[in-house]
Amino acid sequence: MALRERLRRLVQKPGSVDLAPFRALVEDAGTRESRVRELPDGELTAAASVLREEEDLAELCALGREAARRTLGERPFDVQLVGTLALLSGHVAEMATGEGKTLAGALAAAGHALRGRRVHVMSVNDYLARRDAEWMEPLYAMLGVSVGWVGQSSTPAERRAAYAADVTYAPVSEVGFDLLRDRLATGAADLVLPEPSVALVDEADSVLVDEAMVPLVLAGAADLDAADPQYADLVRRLRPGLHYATDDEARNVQLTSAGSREVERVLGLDLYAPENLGALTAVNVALHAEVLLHRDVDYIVRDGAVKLISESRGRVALLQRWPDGLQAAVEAKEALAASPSGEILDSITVQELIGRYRVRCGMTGTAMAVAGQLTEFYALRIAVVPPNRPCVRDDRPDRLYATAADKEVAIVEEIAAAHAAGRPVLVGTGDVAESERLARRLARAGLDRVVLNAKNDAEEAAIIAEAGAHGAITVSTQMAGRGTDIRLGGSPSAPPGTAPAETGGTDHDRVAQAGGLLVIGTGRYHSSRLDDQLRGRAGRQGDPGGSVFFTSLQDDLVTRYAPDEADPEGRPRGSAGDEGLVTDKGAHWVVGHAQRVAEGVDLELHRNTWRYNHLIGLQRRELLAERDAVLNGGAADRAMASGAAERHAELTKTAGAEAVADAARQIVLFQLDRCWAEHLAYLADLREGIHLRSLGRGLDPLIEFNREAVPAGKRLLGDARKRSVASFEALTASEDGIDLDSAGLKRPSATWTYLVHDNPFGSLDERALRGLINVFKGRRR
Ligand SMILES: Nc1ncnc2c1ncn2[C@@H]1O[C@H](COP(=O)(O)OP(=O)(O)OP(=O)(O)O)[C@@H](O)[C@H]1O
Repeated sequence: MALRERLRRLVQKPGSVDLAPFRALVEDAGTRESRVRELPDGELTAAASVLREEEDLAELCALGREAARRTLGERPFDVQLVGTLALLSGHVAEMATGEGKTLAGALAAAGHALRGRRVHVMSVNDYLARRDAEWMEPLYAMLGVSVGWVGQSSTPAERRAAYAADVTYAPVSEVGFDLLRDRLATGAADLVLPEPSVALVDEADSVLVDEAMVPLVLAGAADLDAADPQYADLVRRLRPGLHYATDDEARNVQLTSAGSREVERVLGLDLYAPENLGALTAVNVALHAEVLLHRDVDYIVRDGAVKLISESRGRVALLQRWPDGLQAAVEAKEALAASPSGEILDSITVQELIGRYRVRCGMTGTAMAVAGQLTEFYALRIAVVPPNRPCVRDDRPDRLYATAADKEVAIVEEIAAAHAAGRPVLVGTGDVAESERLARRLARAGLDRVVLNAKNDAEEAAIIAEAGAHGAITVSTQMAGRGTDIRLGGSPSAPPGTAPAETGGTDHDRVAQAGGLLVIGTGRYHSSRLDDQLRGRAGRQGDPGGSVFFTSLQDDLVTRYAPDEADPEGRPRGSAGDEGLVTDKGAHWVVGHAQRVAEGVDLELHRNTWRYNHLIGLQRRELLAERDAVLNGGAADRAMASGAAERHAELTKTAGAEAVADAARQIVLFQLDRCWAEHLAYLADLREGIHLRSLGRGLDPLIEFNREAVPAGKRLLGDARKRSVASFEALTASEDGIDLDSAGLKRPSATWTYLVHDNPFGSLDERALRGLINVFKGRRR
């Protein structure tokens, strides 16, 4: 055993799971193949149902393989079954692009379901959730497992039905929103999401690491106060440089000491005293609105209202508002009437959401690079599944240029050369603006190209599937067309699942001979994993293919994360050739160094956000336990009977015990939800203010935050109870029943959900961290 373990360590990546037991099971499954092939369909289904009673993983693999062969025309490769077994053991399966994760995942989901667990297969978008569920449906049916899917536009009834299936495919955000809405349900019959059991996460690294801290928010219309115009007036009179300073990227602004003194003079208060938290936050938000948000760049004013322009999409974003009171501050700046404002009713991060599942597993092409984080945050380990056929992709070293201009010229030349040879090219850019710039250059060079930018998932998937066609040039952001297979020679005419997969064909061979798909990155991303994801688009299933990244010392990554090494003058560093190509090894190191710094910052942000959310999560859990006792039991009625005994007796006499119990439940739920929404708003303000206060005084912001947030949380349930008793006392009743309006229960007239992706200043933590970096810099100087 010890020897085997030592050997394993020699051949497998450190920190990864031992695949030997899985391989043994797959071998066993192989011996059963001929027997299983003889089974008529009905008997195969019956054999699968036996697995509900007794666990037999080799049998599951054998039956699953046969079911896939019959229903999808695809016989899972051994390595796919290894992936399936890893997922069944609660690991993350690292499988390269095009290795068939959808099928491996479906077999694992079916295996979990046959063990009696309810499985949520979490996708990154609606399109993939639906596509995969529909594609795999016949396979599930043959194994006797029911499947459903949820998308953004699914109705509550459709959602309930989909979640009632053994296996449900849904975008992770939709599951989160359903959970948030359920948490505000006022009747048990309104709930849609059953207790979670297994989360099988597709694109596990993106979801569990990159997006882990993105809050999913449920908001409701609320009559909150408009921003006080005095703050807009006040900050307008402040002088840049003297009273406030912006950072290099103009993404953060802070009062200087002179600025603080000026604000304190005008307002006549100590800005950093705890009781003036509200004023400090208001000044800070007004300053952001005044200095960092520019009319006609970040927003436009149309029909007397502020409309956001989404930077990434370059168009007016509908139904989006800025968080943290910014919307109101911008309205005050523009002297507009305040629009009806929203209030956050509840929110959850992806990490908390996934943390609720008893079993977690996932699949992705790039997991090992975040092995540490998957273990730290989710106790997950990684099974590195080898490819079915060895990868022969030619990954060339980066081409580094002194200036961005030289780089862009070189990229166009490289594309033109590959295109002339008939080789398809997929170009991955950093953002939409860059895609469009490159597209214009290509057009000027007379090159036909398709540009994708993550606006419509379904359409993009169809287009990117053609990126492997002879001579095709496709320009795409990192996000576009995720989860889509790029076949050499273009896609087969039928979409996946509708006909047996067909590989080969003359065009496939022609493109393969030309060298296969060439992937070009127009710059390194802020994490090497994203680079690898882009590279992975080429060379699928042993196809020929290649990749190369073009970088420059003026790239955003370098100027942001290794500013001392960047060269704003664009002078060639080391031995730069005629066209600005840099060959100096030290200069190449700079780009990798900047990327490592960026990865470190991301990790610190993740940890930091997690620390804050941890306490909020504990408080929420306590509140939800109380809410549950009210929703599904008689806790509210008992509380009112003891807290407002006289009124309780009177009302019971007039309206009957059942009506009183119902009214008590509605009141207590309402007050619990109100107190929670107010608590969240308080915590958000507190956090904003604490950072500023602590930075000024050299305190640890997290400790300061907890010092105030803990007692506030302790008061929560008591406050809700007191308010409930007061509402209950105010109830009036007649023979027609109890008039709930008399208790002043006004729930939001509408609710909506959103992801906090579009905060123009980055998340609160990002701002805080940047603030810290600035403070350190200031001290060093
Ligand atoms: N065992 C198999 N035999 C033949 N074709 C297969 C098999 N498994 C999967 N495929 C095909 O391989 C292609 C890639 O599958 P899939 O999209 O699931 O890959 P993936 O690993 O999810 O890749 P990506 O990283 O792009 O999401 C699909 O067209 C699928 O039909």
